[in-house]
Amino acid sequence: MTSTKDHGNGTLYTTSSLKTCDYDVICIGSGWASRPIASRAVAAGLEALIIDNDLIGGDCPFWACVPSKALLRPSEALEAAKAVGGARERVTDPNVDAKAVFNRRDAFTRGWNDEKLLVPTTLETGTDLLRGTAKLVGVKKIAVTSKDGHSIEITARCAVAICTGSTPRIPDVPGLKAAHPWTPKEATSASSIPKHLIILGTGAVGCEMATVYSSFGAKVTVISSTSEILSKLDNEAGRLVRTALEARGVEFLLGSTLVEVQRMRDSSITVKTSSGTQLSASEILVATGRKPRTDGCGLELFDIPIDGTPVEVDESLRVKSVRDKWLYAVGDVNGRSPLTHMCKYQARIAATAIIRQARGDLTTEQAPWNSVSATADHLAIPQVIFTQPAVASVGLSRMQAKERNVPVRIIQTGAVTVGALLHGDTFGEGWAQWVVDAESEKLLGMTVVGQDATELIHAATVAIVGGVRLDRLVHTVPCFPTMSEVYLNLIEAAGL
Ligand SMILES: Cc1cc2nc3c(=O)[nH]c(=O)nc-3n(C[C@H](O)[C@H](O)[C@H](O)COP(=O)(O)OP(=O)(O)OC[C@H]3O[C@@H](n4cnc5c(N)ncnc54)[C@H](O)[C@@H]3O)c2cc1C
Ligand SMILES: NC(=O)c1ccc[n+]([C@@H]2O[C@H](COP(=O)([O-])OP(=O)(O)OC[C@H]3O[C@@H](n4cnc5c(N)ncnc54)[C@H](O)[C@@H]3O)[C@@H](O)[C@H]2O)c1
Repeated sequence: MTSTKDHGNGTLYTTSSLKTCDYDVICIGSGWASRPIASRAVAAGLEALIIDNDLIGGDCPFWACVPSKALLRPSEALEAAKAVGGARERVTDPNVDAKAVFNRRDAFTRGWNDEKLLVPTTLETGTDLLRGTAKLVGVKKIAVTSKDGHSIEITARCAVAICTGSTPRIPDVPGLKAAHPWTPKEATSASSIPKHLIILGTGAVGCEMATVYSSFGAKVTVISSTSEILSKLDNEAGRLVRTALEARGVEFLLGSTLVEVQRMRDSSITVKTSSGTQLSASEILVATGRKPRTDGCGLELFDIPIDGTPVEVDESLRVKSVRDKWLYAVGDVNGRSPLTHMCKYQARIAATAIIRQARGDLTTEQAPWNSVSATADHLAIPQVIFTQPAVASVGLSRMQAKERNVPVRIIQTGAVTVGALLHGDTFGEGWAQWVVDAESEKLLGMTVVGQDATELIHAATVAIVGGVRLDRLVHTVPCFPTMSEVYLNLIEAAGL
């Protein structure tokens, strides 16, 4: 059991060492949806407690963004060197050094020890931490049970925030659960390489992990029920990433579903697909999305479904069906925009609403783009898929415009010509697209594939949130020679 320790102003407690049973704000879950709520509340003079029954920090630093990006970066650096004459000649091995890559990942996750970084930095904000499983047992009342079964009850004076995240969705395929497949947790924390990895699902996790494991030299086969990968994005983005993954040896079975899975005695995996293909591999990773973690925290007491459907919230992230506005649901659990940066954004909005409420200032109405409304959740969610090439998108896609009957003008361009000068010896494949409101000519969305897409997207996010029109964008001049010239190419493609 963790002993009580003081770090900075906050204290790490166990259920038996907790001294006070009242806090202004209590967050259940310690991920990115939660910590900024607590730290902002404390900065505003409130007392805040975060409860978690696993590592303090949630998924991002231990099982998701951080380890996956730590695993991806070495291969990106190696590919960048291979693309440039003068550096290429010094690259002697086509694959990354797996042991060194795993060591790098382990350094970022601090060996999955939260007391090395996440606990101290959270306590430094003045937030108290409590290890245990939390369950709502009444209005603003929470029972917390530690691993040894010891239980206490605590009360929130102002607000409770449910920040319990999400869990992997495992499809109901005969034999799949019994085969104990890898989930993203195993894929991001493994320290050995399956000779042949089957990946089910071609969303962000499937494509990033295909990139990682192919960079180790593993055979990777990806199965997807969709006709193109990254199906939430524009088809062209999926095509470009798939072509690049195929060039490094990844095989795709598109338009296929799994019909049967079996873990064999020698621990290998055998799968059958709807198209009749039978494959044998060393491991299978299920990357078919996530569902909000709504069970186990007492939501049923307030008639909130606990079957994994997202908790319905208003624009300030308050649970719609609960009276008196004391219960919030922030981050993956509300399903609005399940990404770390959007968790941080929602936490900021929720914290502002909670602090105002605690001060008795209920005057601020929710309105688009004001400080208590998470408007970006609807109009400007940015995302980067860290494949090679990377894909970045923000706002409305061409598909969403069609679904929502929004009249738009689509502007597209190919690879940026300065890309070769800056990053490689040949024009790599690249592509960018603007989705522009056909009437107002305001920028509504952008997707970009290629070198530096990760950094290029934020300019579009600013333009969308700022309601910038094409006739003003024409005056935004990118420096030469920089990859930002993709914006110049789009201006020219728009005929401006
Ligand atoms: C492989 C992978 C890679 C990803 N990469 C990226 C990326 O590059 N960029 C990006 O923006 N997003 C990425 N994501 C998504 C991102 O990880 C999530 O959106 C984010 O971590 C969700 O944060 P959260 O605070 O909502 O929940 P979490 O971080 O999951 O935290 C929830 C916490 O609640 C705790 N908890 C649950 N129930 C209870 C209870 N009853 N009592 C006490 N504690 C409880 C859990 O132990 C957990 O620690 C990735 C996801 C995966 C799977
Ligand atoms: N770089 C990033 O931002 C990043 C990286 C990894 C994960 N994430 C986030 O983590 C979450 C989980 O990622 P994910 O890739 O698991 O989910 P996802 O929703 O992005 O993709 C899931 C994919 O699985 C497919 N699928 C669903 N059921 C299937 C079935 N039975 N058979 C075959 N395919 C099936 C879907 O068509 C989809 O393509 C997402 O919210 C994602 O945005 C983000």
